[in-house]
Amino acid sequence: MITFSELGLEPKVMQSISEMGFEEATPIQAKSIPVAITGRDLIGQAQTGTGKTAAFGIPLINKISTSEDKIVALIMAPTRELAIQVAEEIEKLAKFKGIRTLPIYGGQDIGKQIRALKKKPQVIIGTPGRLLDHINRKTIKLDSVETVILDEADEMLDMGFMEDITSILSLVPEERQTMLFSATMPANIRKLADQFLKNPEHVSVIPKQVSAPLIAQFYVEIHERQKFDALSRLLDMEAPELAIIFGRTKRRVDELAEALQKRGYTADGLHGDLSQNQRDAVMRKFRDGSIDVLVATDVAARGLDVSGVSHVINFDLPQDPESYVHRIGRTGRAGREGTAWTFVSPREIDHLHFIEKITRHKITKKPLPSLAEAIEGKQKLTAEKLIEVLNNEESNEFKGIAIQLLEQYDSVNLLAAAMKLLTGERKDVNVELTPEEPLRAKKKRFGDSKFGGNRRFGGSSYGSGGGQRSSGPRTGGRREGGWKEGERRDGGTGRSYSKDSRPKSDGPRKPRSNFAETR
Ligand SMILES: Nc1ncnc2c1ncn2[C@@H]1O[C@H](COP(=O)(O)OP(=O)(O)OP(=O)(O)O)[C@@H](O)[C@H]1O
Ligand SMILES: [Mg+2]
Repeated sequence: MITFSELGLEPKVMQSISEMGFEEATPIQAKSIPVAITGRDLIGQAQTGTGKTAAFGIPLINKISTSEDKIVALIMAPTRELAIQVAEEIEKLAKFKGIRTLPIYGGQDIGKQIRALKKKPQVIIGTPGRLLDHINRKTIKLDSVETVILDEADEMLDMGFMEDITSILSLVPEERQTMLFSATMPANIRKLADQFLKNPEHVSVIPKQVSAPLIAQFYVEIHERQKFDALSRLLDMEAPELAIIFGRTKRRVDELAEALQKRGYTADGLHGDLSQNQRDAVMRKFRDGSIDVLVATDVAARGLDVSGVSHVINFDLPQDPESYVHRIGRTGRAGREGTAWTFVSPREIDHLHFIEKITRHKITKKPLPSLAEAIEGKQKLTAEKLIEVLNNEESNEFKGIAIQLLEQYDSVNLLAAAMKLLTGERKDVNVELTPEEPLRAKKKRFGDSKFGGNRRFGGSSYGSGGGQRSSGPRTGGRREGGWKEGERRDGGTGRSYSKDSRPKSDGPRKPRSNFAETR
């Protein structure tokens, strides 16, 4: 265990860290902060939810001098929501030093951004497209930038941002520190690293196979037309604190969100066709708990950190293993437990096995949730709510009437009636979704020993057996020792397979018009 005080950080940065409630450094932080402080280029890889943002944010804020009035650091992220979130975390880290940060992303009024840029922020956190827009308008100048960080670099490549990133980086002085972070490192990342990083240190944290997995992973084999009813049952059975449901297309997300609302769930959809105001509103509602189900495309798969997400449900199987890993990584964060369910149509089973193979993690098969289980789940939830009210002594004003009722009626019948009222009826609205074509894996790639299973997950095991987590409370607190996983510094061996060895279904995502997203 490494405390932040051992890392030689400035007192004002330490003050931020302690205000954020971080006590010990996570493994990726303990490994990368000392390297980053030396000014070396760095490639950082560690599992989802293990604090990579602060792993680059802390050394960054530590090194910036408060007297600067130029942009000295640039952070790029693939989606707007992620840029906003990273900016918030960097701002917290910068609070006591008084360093100015500014998020810059598409969909937001450019005039407003230009006005904010006049206040001379030192750190810009943005999405590549809008950054380039400002650079072309000369409202952002990069000639004083000393540090560049690419968060989720592999996703930015997959989204076709290579050209934009190249143009942006060509305007940043050669003499700089460049860092690149992600939970997954597919082969194409090497091209980026070779082009933009100088003799980088690879820092990766790979969990030991024996470590208890924080995300229990299940799948249900199911026909397309049964999926929605199964989803309702699953939500009732599992009673998530907050859930994210991933759908394959924007249409799917819209239809699902609407169908869930019709059945009485507080759900809303997030995808790239919504206006920025709508996107912001949905995220705000999800973060403050006014909706408890977020239905999203892969736009929400990367980096988003919303505490309380106890469940991820892949309503549609994700396109590739990376997407699977990032999607399910929206739960089980910061030492908490989480549960991931994936719906797989019979024709997609091969694709699922491919994901298992690449992630080296067995996904446990479960039967379709039954109506009885759904009812039981709802009843349990009602009982929990009831007991909470009881424990908090929030029901004193009902005691008089309770005594009167108990004089006339049987106590069990009375309580059962109250629970029925409290549980409410699920509106059994019939729902028709537009069917989606199943995904199919390229069989001929299977069993390709060259592929090496999970190189892109760091060359070692990415996790172990689902469903073995301890039976703690449903959403769990921070689990003791949650960060203390096996660690390994990778000498760079983990990324040496050729692009050809990637399966077809896993190729660059840009041409898939169905998936085109304005991130
Ligand atoms: N040292 C720490 N102690 C406790 N909590 C921490 C620590 N570092 C980060 N966290 C918290 O852990 C959560 C996950 O961090 P973060 O979003 O940086 O993960 P990540 O590794 O970038 O995940 P992803 O791969 O999904 O982007 C955040 O809520 C963050 O505030
Ligand atoms: Mg992250």
